[in-house]
Amino acid sequence: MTQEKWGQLRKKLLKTVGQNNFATWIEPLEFQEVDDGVAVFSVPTNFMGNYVSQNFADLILYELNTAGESVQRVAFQVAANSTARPTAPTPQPVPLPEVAQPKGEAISSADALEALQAAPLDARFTFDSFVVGKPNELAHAAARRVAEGGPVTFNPLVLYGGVGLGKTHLMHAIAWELRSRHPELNVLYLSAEQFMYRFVQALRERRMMDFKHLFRSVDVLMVDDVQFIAGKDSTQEEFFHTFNALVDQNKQIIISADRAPGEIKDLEDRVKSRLQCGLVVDLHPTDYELRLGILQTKVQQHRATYPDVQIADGVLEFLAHRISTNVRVLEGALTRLFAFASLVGREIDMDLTQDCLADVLRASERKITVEEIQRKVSEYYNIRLSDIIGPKRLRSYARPRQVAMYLCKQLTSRSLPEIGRRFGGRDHTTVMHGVKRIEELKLTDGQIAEDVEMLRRALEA
Ligand SMILES: Nc1ncnc2c1ncn2[C@@H]1O[C@H](COP(=O)(O)OP(=O)(O)OP(=O)(O)O)[C@@H](O)[C@H]1O
Repeated sequence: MTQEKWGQLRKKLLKTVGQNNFATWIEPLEFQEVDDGVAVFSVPTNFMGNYVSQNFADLILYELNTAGESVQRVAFQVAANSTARPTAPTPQPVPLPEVAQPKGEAISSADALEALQAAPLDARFTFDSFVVGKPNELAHAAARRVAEGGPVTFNPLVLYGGVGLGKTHLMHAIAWELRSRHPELNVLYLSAEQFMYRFVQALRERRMMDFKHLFRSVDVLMVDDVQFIAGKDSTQEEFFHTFNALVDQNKQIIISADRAPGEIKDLEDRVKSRLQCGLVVDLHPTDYELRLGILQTKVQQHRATYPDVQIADGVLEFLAHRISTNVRVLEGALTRLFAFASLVGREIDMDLTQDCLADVLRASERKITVEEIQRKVSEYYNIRLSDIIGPKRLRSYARPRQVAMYLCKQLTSRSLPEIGRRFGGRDHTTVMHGVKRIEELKLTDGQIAEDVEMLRRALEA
């Protein structure tokens, strides 16, 4: 095949895969030769070769054959003279007007310096102080595995979950463990915000080479709260290249986010797909047992500061039941109770708790989540959670799914599109139809009316 023919094929591929995919994956491919039925392309990096091979090889093969080439296979080889990332623009002083103010990314030098100093690890956030329960056991196990520092098995590890569920705690715990087990490893932990600050500062000071060198020479890169870079185009671009370069060198990357990568709005698709390449695990909302376990552990810690403060039976159980929003609030409540009880020289009993925490208790009146509803409904109808969320249309799954959607609409403040997303990415019209159907059935089918009522009670208990 000639280069010219490959040029024509590329135009066809552009139409099929779209501009973004094309620019990222197809454009950098260089056609080398067809040898014994194998079309060989050179790629800038291994990572890219693997990705293209998994996602676009069939398409390329099809187009080659449609164009009259007799090719059985396509192969991707890393170009011999390739550096870590030749597809990216070579490090250079980028023209100031364009880079000095990437959209929403401009900061003052003072901010940048402050941020640079602010990446210490919290001494309290270790594996020892992390309480493991059902909602976080998988995330904990994955974090432990990565913290062993053995051969890289999943890359990146992405930990995600709602506010205050322990993402940062786990990230710090991994970093502590890696630093103590493998002091020789260069472990860099920072928030996505700090990544952006460093990047913008490097641009301003025309020190991109230093920046690239710094980030490409780490052994483990840990970026907390990656959702922060969403919508910040230049930072995402740099993050993307940093990511590729490190994965290519088989260096471990660990990321945290407040939601699943696919759900982070304004995060470029290519960044999302990178994040989804490794192991993505979520920290589920805490359950009662986990909250109680955390409270018991924290009580032990407070005892060191307040040895005289006593805590009455039932108080921890009450708190675990009533404060289900997030662990940070739970911790804050306990700290306040200990401080207050010590000041007034009283035991922490129910009266003191109600008085001292009136505002917290009011604010955290139980909020029912979509996940809770899905779980309860699947238990009630004795089907798997995945069948409620998944695509199966059988009546035995579809009806419970509609019941769950109905309850989500009634008991949460989620919008129809949001509910649809949490039911396997369904459209809001599907949710609307489900809700209507259950409203009708409640009037005509006693069994459904009873099911809905039982579930509502169980959820509100
Ligand atoms: N399983 C747990 N065991 C012990 N402490 C926990 C656990 N989960 C969370 N915490 C504590 O709750 C507090 C909040 O946790 P952390 O800062 O890690 O949350 P986060 O998920 O990073 O939240 P954010 O989304 O706000 O960044 C911390 O003090 C942490 O130690």
